[in-house]
Amino acid sequence: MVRYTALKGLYDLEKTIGSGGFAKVKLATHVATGEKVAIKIMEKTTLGEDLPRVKLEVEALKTLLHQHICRLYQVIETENHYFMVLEYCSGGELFDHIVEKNRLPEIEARRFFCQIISAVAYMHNLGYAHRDLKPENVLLDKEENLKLIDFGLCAKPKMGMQAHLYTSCGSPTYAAPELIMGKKYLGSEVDIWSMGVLLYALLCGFLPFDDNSLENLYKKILSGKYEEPYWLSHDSKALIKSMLQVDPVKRITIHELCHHPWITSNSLKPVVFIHKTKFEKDDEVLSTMSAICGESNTDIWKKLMRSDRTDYRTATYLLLLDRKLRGLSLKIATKS
Ligand SMILES: COc1cc(O)cc(Nc2ccc(C(=O)Nc3ccc4c(c3)C[NH2+]CC4)cc2)c1
Repeated sequence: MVRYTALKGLYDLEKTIGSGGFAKVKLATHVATGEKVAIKIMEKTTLGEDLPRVKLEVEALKTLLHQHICRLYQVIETENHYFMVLEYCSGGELFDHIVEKNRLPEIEARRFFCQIISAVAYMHNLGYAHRDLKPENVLLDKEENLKLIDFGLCAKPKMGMQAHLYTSCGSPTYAAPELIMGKKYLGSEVDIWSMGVLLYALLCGFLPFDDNSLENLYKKILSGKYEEPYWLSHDSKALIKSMLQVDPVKRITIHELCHHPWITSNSLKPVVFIHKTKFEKDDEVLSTMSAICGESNTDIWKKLMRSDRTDYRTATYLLLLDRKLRGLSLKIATKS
């Protein structure tokens, strides 16, 4: 097991739970609380021109505080590495969950899809587009709630969500026609297309546009034609059709999506916008921390508010807060 001195005493590394591209993700234990976390480890030399994306993603994640967006607890930078300490989503990838069940019943697909809409509506509301929405980037926690991950391609156009983007990114299978055509596009509109592909995968168990040859895949995406299996309900077909519109102007908006009949059926309330971007002060958590570090609740909170929100104190506070929100007792490992 490779030892990283930067993590010594803070995190105990365990097995690798994900790898790909320029990063690997390892399971770890946050020493002070004993909580499990996922640590995304990136070597700076391997990152190359992707280095700015790490900083972009960290800045985005410091703002994006939402129950369906994987939480960033801490960032550790050394001469050769970046370590992003992230929420451990013990249910693994949504992709594996769909494969395991072949396809999801409409009720379960709706529950998952409402959580994705809630997270994406929140992001768009704050001016962020994800741009790489796909089942592999949606994880499950132990209560089978969804968590969006991998914001390495997310964009926050300086002129807001109405400003056009040009960078071609993300996986072609889930990419909108305007993106693969290299046209200027709106981040919000390409996210809606990818969510349409995601919803189709949830309900059908396979992809609307798929082909081993990239050229044929592009032709299928640009045609906007896909199979409608017999088991799809009328409302599901209508919803998917409204998201997989080749012309982005005709595509459903995130706001219309929140109120779509398929979403609100079975008396499900429209998806609500969460505006939280600030930590809430929790004195029980602060008291648990002060019992160990000897500082007062006020001093700990002041240091938290003055910090850049990516230090060990922030990680400890957030992990204890998550424990409390899950109804678990608050504990800190005493120095053994
Ligand atoms: C904001 O969240 C991010 C951002 C980012 O750039 C990368 C990640 N990557 C993660 C990847 C995986 C996990 C994770 O918890 N994976 C996981 C957990 C449990 C299991 C598996 C994977 C797979 N086998 C079943 C059990 C967490 C973050 C997040």
